[in-house]
Amino acid sequence: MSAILCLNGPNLNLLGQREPGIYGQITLARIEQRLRAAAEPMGLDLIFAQSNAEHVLIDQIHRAPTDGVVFMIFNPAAFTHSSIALRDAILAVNLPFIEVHLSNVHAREPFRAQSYFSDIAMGVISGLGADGYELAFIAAQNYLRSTNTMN
Ligand SMILES: O=C(O)[C@@H]1C=C(O)[C@@H](O)[C@H](O)C1
Repeated sequence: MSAILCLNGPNLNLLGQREPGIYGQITLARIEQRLRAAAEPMGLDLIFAQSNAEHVLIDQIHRAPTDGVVFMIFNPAAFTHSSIALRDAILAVNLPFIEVHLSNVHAREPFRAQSYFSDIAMGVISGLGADGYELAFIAAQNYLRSTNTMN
């Protein structure tokens, strides 16, 4: 069964309590629940992961081909603005992905507008909160259908 990987970077484990005025009050566990509910009727497996460690995220991306992952929804969090290593991991496994940010990174500190991922992403969703994950999931489904990648 084809899988979609939803991968989340540092501090997103604190969603719901972390700066709710910026990141909202929804927890990462609730976002996962909503994506699993969307994936189930599609016959898609969902791998949902979060780590505060760059190498753990890299290893998860390296495993994508072995795990049957055909698309990634990726919130690199603060690594968005710093991690060439994560960029290279995605390029190494040639994994299509959508970059997601809960906040509007272009309406915040200037450094948050810099992304090491946007130019290699299928698209970027930023500022729509948790809805951004579900919108990315819809786009992923359409991409997989259009490329006949869904088993
Ligand atoms: O909005 C988000 O999801 C991103 C999440 C973070 O943790 C920040 O470091 C990014 O700058 C923005």
